[in-house]
Amino acid sequence: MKILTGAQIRELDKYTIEHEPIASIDLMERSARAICNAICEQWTQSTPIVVFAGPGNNGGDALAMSRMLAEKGYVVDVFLFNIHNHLSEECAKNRDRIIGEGLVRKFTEITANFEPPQLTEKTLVVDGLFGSGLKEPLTGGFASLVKYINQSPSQVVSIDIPSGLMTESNRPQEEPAVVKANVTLTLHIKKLAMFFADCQQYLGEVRTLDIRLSKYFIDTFPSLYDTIETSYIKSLMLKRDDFAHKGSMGNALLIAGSRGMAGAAILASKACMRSGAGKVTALTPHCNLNIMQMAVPEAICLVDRENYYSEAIDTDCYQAVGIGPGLGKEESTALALMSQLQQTNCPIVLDADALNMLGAHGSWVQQLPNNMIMTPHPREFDRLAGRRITSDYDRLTFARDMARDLCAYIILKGHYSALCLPDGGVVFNTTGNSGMATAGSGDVLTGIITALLARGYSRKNACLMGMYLHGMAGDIAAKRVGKESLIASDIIDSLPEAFKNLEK
Ligand SMILES: NC(=O)C1=CN([C@@H]2O[C@H](COP(=O)(O)OP(=O)(O)OC[C@H]3O[C@@H](n4cnc5c(N)ncnc54)[C@H](O)[C@@H]3O)[C@@H](O)[C@H]2O)[C@H](O)CC1
Ligand SMILES: [K+]
Repeated sequence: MKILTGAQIRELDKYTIEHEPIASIDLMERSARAICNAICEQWTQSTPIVVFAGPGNNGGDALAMSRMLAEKGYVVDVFLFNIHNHLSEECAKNRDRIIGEGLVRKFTEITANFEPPQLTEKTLVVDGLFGSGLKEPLTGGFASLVKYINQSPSQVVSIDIPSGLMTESNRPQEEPAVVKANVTLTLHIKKLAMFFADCQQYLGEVRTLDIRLSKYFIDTFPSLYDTIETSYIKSLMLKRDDFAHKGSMGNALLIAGSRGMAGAAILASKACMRSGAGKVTALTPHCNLNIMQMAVPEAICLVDRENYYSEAIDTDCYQAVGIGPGLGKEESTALALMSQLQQTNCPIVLDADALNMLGAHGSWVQQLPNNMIMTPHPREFDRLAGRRITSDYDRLTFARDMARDLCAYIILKGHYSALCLPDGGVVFNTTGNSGMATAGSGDVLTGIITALLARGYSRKNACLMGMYLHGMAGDIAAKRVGKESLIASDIIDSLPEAFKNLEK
């Protein structure tokens, strides 16, 4: 599903209104009905409801929804904030309807001072102050109102997006004036901010309400941001013909491990085998040889004479190379890494210490060959970028720029991992869970992507499938062992089921 910016959503509204066609006020009725129904599903008529409506169409939604809840017997108090004596046309119409119908218990239009109502733990607050039309962070009276709502013991539902949150870029503020919702009922399509970790504290549970906006517009309108669809991943699956043999199923090389970090090499190698590679070779220090051979008997081991990766090797016989898990930070490892990158022609995945070493030698990043695949978590990315980045939106923007400038594939890992492509596009993964925030999870992803590259998937498809399978295996594992106990090996053990799900 595409992710549209606030401006594009307004385009989508207009297109729907013109081409369905449907009057704007009727589209608002449709939104309000969807919001009303979602609230009725979760809160009974005995719940006192206090609605805060703003001057735009977010407020218009809130007013129309209030009328509908009152018609269903809910006790609703509505506060409409008309500070600048200017309401959107649809908001004004819904104010007149509320006043005309007289069904809500209390309707107050605030043009100046505001006596806040008492908000108890029984009250449901509906936040219809601002939606996708917010232009800058809230200040003054609105910021005080948001603070009052957040300090109350009430449950909060935000319409479309928590008021105070912009649909894309939200930079950290001293005193953030953003509603903390228990539930966000977003209209038709998730906004970009809903994919960022630093906005999760405001969103609560996000539910997307279908308001039948133009599918044609969404399908055809160019968007920078997209999400991975299961159907698309299934369509990518390569078949294994009956005459397959290990030589034709891809030969993957993993350069991983150092003294005391054999586990990273084991996890990456096992994940690689479990993800369909015909052969896996692990280049690892001699001190890890016995451990590797016992832990991953399926993998061939090449041995580096030192306790760490110290020299580049010939990679002409491999179809993919994964470098980084547990590699360590020796200077000779860094030199071997750059030499390996210069002489390797097949697709390469760079992760963990490989990324940290590149970041530590800042100028090397610009010297990277094209088409590198990099899988940094946020802090590894900041080191690569050589700067402290304070917002997820800014980090994504830097990653998009780096992917374009280096002609690279950058997976910014997180709850919604984002693949930044050389053409500037971004694709968010939607599988996975917080149980995967555990040591070794990244090593597993490196092994999976390296295997998919060795199997012959393109760099873009190997990244998309790798993120998707890694997250899906994590979801399967979480169901089996729970999120708290989940360890990286559980993700590997769940890869067979994840692949089988794709083969259905
Ligand atoms: N397709 C859909 O998703 C539909 C969404 N609907 C609802 O419409 C709003 C967006 O409405 P819009 O009028 O564009 O913007 P807002 O209601 O968010 O507010 C605009 C209003 O607020 C003022 N304003 C902006 N920034 C600030 C600020 N920092 N401080 C104070 N005031 C501010 C601005 O001047 C305007 O007056 C969307 O979220 C949905 O809820 C439609 O109802 C149906 C289709
Ligand atoms: K809102």
